[in-house]
Amino acid sequence: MKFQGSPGFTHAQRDRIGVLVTNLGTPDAPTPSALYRYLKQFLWDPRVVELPRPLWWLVLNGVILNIRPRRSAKSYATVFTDEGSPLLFHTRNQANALSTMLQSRGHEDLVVDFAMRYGNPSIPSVLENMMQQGVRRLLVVPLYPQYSASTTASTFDAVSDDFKRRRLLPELRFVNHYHDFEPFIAAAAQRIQAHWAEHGRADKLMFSYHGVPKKYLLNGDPYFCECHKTSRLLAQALELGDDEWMTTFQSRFGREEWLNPYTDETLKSLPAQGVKSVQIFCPGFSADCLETIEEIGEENREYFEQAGGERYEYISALNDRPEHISALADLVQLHLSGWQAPEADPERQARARAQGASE
Ligand SMILES: C=CC1=C(C)c2cc3[nH]c(cc4nc(cc5[nH]c(cc1n2)c(C)c5CCC(=O)O)C(CCC(=O)O)=C4C)c(C)c3C=C
Ligand SMILES: [Fe+2]
Ligand SMILES: [Fe+2]
Repeated sequence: MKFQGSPGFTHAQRDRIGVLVTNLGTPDAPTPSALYRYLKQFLWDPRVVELPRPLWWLVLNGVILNIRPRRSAKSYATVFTDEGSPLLFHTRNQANALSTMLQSRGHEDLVVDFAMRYGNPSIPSVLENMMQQGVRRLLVVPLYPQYSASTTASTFDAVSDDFKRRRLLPELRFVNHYHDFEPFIAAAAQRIQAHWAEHGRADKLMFSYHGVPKKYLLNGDPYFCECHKTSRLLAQALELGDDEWMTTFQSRFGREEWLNPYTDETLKSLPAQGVKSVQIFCPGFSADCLETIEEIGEENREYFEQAGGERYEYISALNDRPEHISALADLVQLHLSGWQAPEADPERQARARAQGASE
C-alpha cells in the first residue's frame, strides 16, 4: 500500500483549523441518470441498508435501480430551482454564513467548507482541498441533530475511508449529535414562534422526523430516543400541553416496519379525531430538501385534506436563518475549545516567523 503524501507540504506553512460541515447529499440533476448514480451510491452504503449484501445487491440492481431513478427524478424536478437542489444550496449558504459568523466572533483563520456524504461536493474532494490549505486540526459537523448509524456513523466512515489512504492525518474531532443542545432547541422554538406570529396556531403541532427501520432501534441505535428528546425539549420551550403536539416518522422505504407512528397515516387519521388544522415542523432536517418540500409540503398535505382536514401548514426548516447559524457557531466553538487558533499563540507565531525567515 502506498499512502498518498502531501505534495505541497512545507514546514513554513502554518497549521490551520478546519470546520467541515456535511449533509446527506443530493443528485446532480433531476434526471434518471443522475438519480441512478446518486441512489446507487446511497443505497449501497451498508450503514443505510443493513441487509445481507448478496441479497441486497440483487434487489438493488435487479429491481430498485430499474424503477426508482425515473420516479424520483420526477419528484426532484418539482423541487430543483435555478440554484440547483435545495439541500445543496441551503448547505452551501449555511457554510458561508457560518464562516462569516465565526470570523465575526474572532476565529479569523478558520477554513470552513461543506461536503456531501453522497454525490457532490464529495467528502474526499473537500478534505483534499482543506489539507492543501494547511488544515491540521479538523472538526467535522454532520448537520444531523439526532445521531443515527445510517447518517452520522456513515459520515464518519466516509471521513475515515479517506484518511485510510493518507500519509499525513489531521487531528480529528467529530460532532456526534446536537439534538438537545440548548441554542439549537432555542433556534427551532424561535422558528415555530415566528410562524405562529404570522399565521396563528393550529389544533396540533406535529414534529416529523425521517424514519429508519424499526430493527435499527431494537439493535441499539439511539436515533428514536434522540428524536423524542428533541420534541420534548421543543414542547417545553414552547410551553405546549401534552395534547397540543406529537412526534411522527416520515419517508418510509420498502416493506419492513419503520419507526412509527408514520406521518402519512397519522395525517390521514387526525381529521376523524377532530383535529382539523395542523402545523408540521421537521426538527431532524437542518435544511429543506425533497423530503420536506415535496413529501411534507405537498404529498402529506393532500392526505390530510382528502381525509377532511381544513388547514395544513408546513413550517420550513432552519436553513440559513441567523438563529440557526448562531446555534451552529455556538456548537462549533464548543467543540473547538482547547484548539487554540495558531494566531492567538504568540510563541508559535514567533517560531513560524523565525522558520519562515530561515528558509
Ligand atoms: C433506504 C433507507 C433509507 C434510510 C435508512 C434513510 C435514513 C435517513 N435519511 C435521512 C435524510 C434524508 N434522506 C433523503 C432522501 C432519501 N432517503 C432515502 C432512503 C433512506 N433514508 C432515499 C431513497 C432518498 C432519496 C429520495 C427518494 O428517492 O425517495 C433526504 C433528501 C435528499 C435530497 O436530495 O433532497 C434527506 C435529507 C435521515 C436524517 C435519515 C436517518 C435518520
Ligand atoms: Fe433518507
Ligand atoms: Fe420521500
